[in-house]
Amino acid sequence: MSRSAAGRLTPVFVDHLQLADFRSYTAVDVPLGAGVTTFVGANGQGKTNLVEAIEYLSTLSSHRVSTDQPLVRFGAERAVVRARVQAGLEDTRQLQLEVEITPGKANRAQLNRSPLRRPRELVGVLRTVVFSPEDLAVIKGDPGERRRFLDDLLVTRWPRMAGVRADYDRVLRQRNTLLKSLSGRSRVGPPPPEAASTLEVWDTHLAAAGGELLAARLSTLADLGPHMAKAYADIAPTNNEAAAEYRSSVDLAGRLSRDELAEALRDAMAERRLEEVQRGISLVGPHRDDLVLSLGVLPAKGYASHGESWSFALALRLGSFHLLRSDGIEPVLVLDDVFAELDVTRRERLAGGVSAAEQVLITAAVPADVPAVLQGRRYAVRAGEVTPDE
Ligand SMILES: Nc1ncnc2c1ncn2[C@@H]1O[C@H](COP(=O)(O)OP(=O)(O)OP(=O)(O)O)[C@@H](O)[C@H]1O
Repeated sequence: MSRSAAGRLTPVFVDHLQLADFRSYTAVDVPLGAGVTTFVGANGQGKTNLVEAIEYLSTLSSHRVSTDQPLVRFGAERAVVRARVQAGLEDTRQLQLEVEITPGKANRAQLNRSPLRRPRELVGVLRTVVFSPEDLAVIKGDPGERRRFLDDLLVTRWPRMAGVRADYDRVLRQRNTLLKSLSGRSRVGPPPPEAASTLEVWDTHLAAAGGELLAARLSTLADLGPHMAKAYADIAPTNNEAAAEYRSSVDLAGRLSRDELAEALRDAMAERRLEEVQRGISLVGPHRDDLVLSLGVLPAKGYASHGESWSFALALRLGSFHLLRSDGIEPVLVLDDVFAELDVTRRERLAGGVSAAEQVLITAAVPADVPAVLQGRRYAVRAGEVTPDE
C-alpha cells in the first residue's frame, strides 16, 4: 500500500474477521474497524487466538507456533480464516482475504474470492506488526530468534522476499543432505569429483539466495537502527543508546550489494569446503549469522535487566512499525498481552508511541492495565464467544 498523491499513507485496516475451526473457535464473526479495539477476558478464553488469526492472514505464520497443526481446532480437519480489509481513502476499496489451513497438506488462499496459485501470494496484502510476550526471546534467546525477527520484517517490507527466504531454506536443506552423506564416508577428504561438482551447483544456488537475503537484512537493519534507537529512548529514557549490529559468518568487508555478498559467500564456502565436508553441515551463510543488540557498551543478551529487555523488545517492534510507515506502508499494530508486563510509565509511553497507527488491536486480561487513551472499541471474550463490552 503506498502513499496517496497528498502524501498521506493509504489507510489499511481489518474491517471484519471470520473464523471457522481456528484454535478454540468453532465459528466466530467479529466486526472490526479503524482505531483501537481491545479484547478483554480471563486467561485462556481465546483473545490471542483472534489476533493470531489476523497475523496468520498477513504472514502465513504465527508468533506462537512453528507448525500449523495447533492452529486447527482440536478434532477438526481444517481451519478457515477470512477477513475483509479496507484499503483506501474513500472507503471504496475492500479486499477479501481467505486462507484454509490443512495440516499435512498444502494450504489454500483466496484474494477477492479468486484462488491464488500459491498461498504465499497473500503475504503482503495486509501488513502487521505484532508485539507479544514471546518477543522477549528476540533479546534473550538464541540467534535464530533474532534472525527470524529480521527476516519477518524484511518480508513485511518486501513480500517478494518470502520466496527468496524459502529458496534459501530449501537449498540449505539439500546442500546439508549432500554434505552429510559425504561426511559419512570412511575416510573424509576432498569430495570425489562427481560430488564436488554437485556441491558446487548447490554452492552457487545457496550463494545467490544467500546474497539476496543478506543484502535485504543489511539494508533493513541499517534503516531500522534510527527508528529503534528513538523508540527505545522514548520508552526508557537513559543515556544508553539501543543499537543493533549484524554479525556475519563471513567477512563482509563493507560489501552491501546482493552480487558482492553472493561472491563473498561463494568464496567463504570454497575456503571452508573441507571442514564442511568433514562436519557434514553448511558452516557459512545467513543461517549462521546473528544480530548483536546492545545498550550503550554492553550487549543486551546476558546483561540487560528484565525491564530493559522488555523495553528493547518493544523498541524493536515500535521501530519496525515506524520503519514500515516511513516506507509508505500502513501496518496493523497488534499488542498481544503486553500491558500487564509493563510498568505504568512504559504503558503510557507505549500508548503515546502507537497513536499514529490506523488500527491497533489489543488483548488484555485486565482492562485497567490498558491506558485510558487506548480505550476504543471493546469486546469481551469468554469461552469462544466474542461480544461487545460496554
Ligand atoms: N487447536 C486448538 N483446539 C482447541 N482449543 C485450542 C487450540 N489451540 C488453543 N486452544 C485453546 O485456546 C485457549 C487459549 O486461547 P488464547 O491463547 O487466545 O487465550 P487468551 O485469552 O489470550 O489467554 P491469556 O490471557 O492467558 O493469554 C486455551 O484454552 C487452549 O486450550
